[in-house]
Amino acid sequence: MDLQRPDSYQCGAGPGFQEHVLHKTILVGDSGVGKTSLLVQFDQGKFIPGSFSATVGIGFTNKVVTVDGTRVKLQIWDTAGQERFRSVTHAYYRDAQALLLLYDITNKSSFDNIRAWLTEIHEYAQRDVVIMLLGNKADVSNERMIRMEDGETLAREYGVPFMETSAKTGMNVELAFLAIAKELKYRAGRQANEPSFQIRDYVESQRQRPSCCSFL
Ligand SMILES: Nc1nc2c(ncn2[C@@H]2O[C@H](COP(=O)(O)OP(=O)(O)OP(=O)(O)O)[C@@H](O)[C@H]2O)c(=O)[nH]1
Repeated sequence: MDLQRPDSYQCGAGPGFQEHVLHKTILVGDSGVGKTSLLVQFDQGKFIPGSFSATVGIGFTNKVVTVDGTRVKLQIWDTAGQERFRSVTHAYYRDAQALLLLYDITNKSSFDNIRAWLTEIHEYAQRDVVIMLLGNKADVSNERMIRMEDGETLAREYGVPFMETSAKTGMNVELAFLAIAKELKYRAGRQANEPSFQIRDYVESQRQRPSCCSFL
């Protein structure tokens, strides 16, 4: 397993926004919630159905997102959700600028574990890391165990943006990464007269709702 920081990695700190800087974003959450699938859908626009093959260790994909005419480079790390890899992935939290925390709406324990994930994030990540909570597999409405409003309530409690996603249909996948990129660009390059960007308001106004939950 290669635990070296890639050569192209640079810290995003510093005055003003620099287009060449890679912004480190990490996908975390229980094994099987769909982290790899979400990244594949975002990167390649496809979903590979079939047997589940758990991630071993950690890997990354570089992806450029255009935000208000500016290119934002995200370096997205896909971590293994299995407990035995936890000490390895903790080491990567420290210089992350954003964390996408996933649960599976059809798996109650993955939702119940979110508080423990947040405790770990607060312990190992930077204090100002951007966190977004995602309830994945929203397409599997007949096996839903977690109501959308429960995800919203938990997110509100921790003050983080929230949406449901589907790595299968692509629902809200691009939006999740775009919102992160917008927030990171805003933080790094804020001008004195620029209106403030509120990631939670942005996500709430832009997100699609699964058809089952449009009444929520
Ligand atoms: N229906 C549906 N299935 C999904 C979705 N996302 C992932 N899956 C399936 O869920 C299983 C686990 O997905 P992965 O992306 O491998 O999960 P992971 O979180 O990366 O798992 P680890 O690598 O062990 O941490 C696979 O069989 C996927 O095809 C989704 O949005 N909808």
